[in-house]
Amino acid sequence: MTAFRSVAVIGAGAWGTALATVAARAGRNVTLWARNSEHAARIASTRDNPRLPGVRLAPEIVVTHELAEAARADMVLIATPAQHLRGAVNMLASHLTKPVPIVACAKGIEHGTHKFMTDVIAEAAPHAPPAILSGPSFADDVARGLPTAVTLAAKDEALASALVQALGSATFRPYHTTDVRGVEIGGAAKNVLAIAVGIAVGRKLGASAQAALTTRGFAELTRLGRALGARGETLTGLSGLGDLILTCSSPQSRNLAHGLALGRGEQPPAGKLAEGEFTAPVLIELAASHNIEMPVSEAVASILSGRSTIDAAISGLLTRPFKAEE
Ligand SMILES: NC(=O)C1=CN([C@@H]2O[C@H](COP(=O)(O)OP(=O)(O)OC[C@H]3O[C@@H](n4cnc5c(N)ncnc54)[C@H](OP(=O)(O)O)[C@@H]3O)[C@@H](O)[C@H]2O)C=CC1
Ligand SMILES: O=C(CO)COP(=O)(O)O
Repeated sequence: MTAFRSVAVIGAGAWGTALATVAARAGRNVTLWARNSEHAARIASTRDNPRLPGVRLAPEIVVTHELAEAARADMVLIATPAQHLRGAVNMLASHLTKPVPIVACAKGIEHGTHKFMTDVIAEAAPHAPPAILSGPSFADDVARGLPTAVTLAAKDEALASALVQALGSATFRPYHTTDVRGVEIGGAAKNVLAIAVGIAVGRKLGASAQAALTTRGFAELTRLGRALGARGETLTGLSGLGDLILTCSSPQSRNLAHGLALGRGEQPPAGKLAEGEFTAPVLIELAASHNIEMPVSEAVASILSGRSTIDAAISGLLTRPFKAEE
């Protein structure tokens, strides 16, 4: 497997900026691509991104709006929101001159197609081997160099391992796996479940309810994962249980914060991406198409769509028939 000397990061939001920092720390030559030319020029000159305030971008990171420049890298990380990943890879594909690996760093499932991120990449850039990076990692923690461990999956184990070597450092520790689907399911579902937990916290249902919802949330994530062929160790690993614990317990999470505001009867924070809001409807469609029960996720989807009030959704969950724990 060739060494990856250069890395391009597509999407200069909080996560893209943190990942550019990670790749620079690992010794790669890094290009960070922003879709907006003024945004790119401003980050390039100030070395500061308002989407990740307080983090100083290393001088060696090149910030650009030129996609052709980014497309020359040996590997590409896509850090746009999940619903924009296809558009970003479509644009990138026309500039690629070699079959470089494309790593999805977004957490979600595509609306309409029910496709996971690596499937979208495979369609939009058929010659580029897809991979996925996911796990418990807040952009702010990662950019500040606080210790983080994540999972990086590709179907080809040698590729997954080489990508880990290219990005890993003492404080950013990726573990490799070939269970691509398992990693994708954990990252997508945990955001929806964190909204549920946020709602419960906002409604002051107590710490016991928070633990119960997180655990029953994990049970439904696992049910879907098993049905789609995910491995048990992935679901209980960093990208599954690990990320669920982080997101369902920390107010730093935008998904938890989104639910918290809803639970309190307030407007969710403006301008903050909460992927669970977009994943909820497609997650329950996907689950239904496989006859998998996901009652917590269904409650979140029905609240977000206005089909149910919060109180009715909570009451619906609390009056479900008693059953064996599985
Ligand atoms: N923040 C975090 O801690 C983590 C986030 N993630 C995941 O990373 C993904 C991105 O999140 P995050 O960076 O936090 O979100 P942000 O809202 O901070 O940034 C999203 C970025 O994507 C850009 N963007 C939007 N649409 C497109 C497009 N069509 N083409 C190119 N760029 C586009 C935006 O550009 P513009 O600035 O011009 O609007 C913005 O810079 C999400 O799926 C999230 O779940 C994963 C792990 C951690
Ligand atoms: O994915 C994340 C942590 O692993 C970021 O979570 P939020 O998008 O909820 O902030």
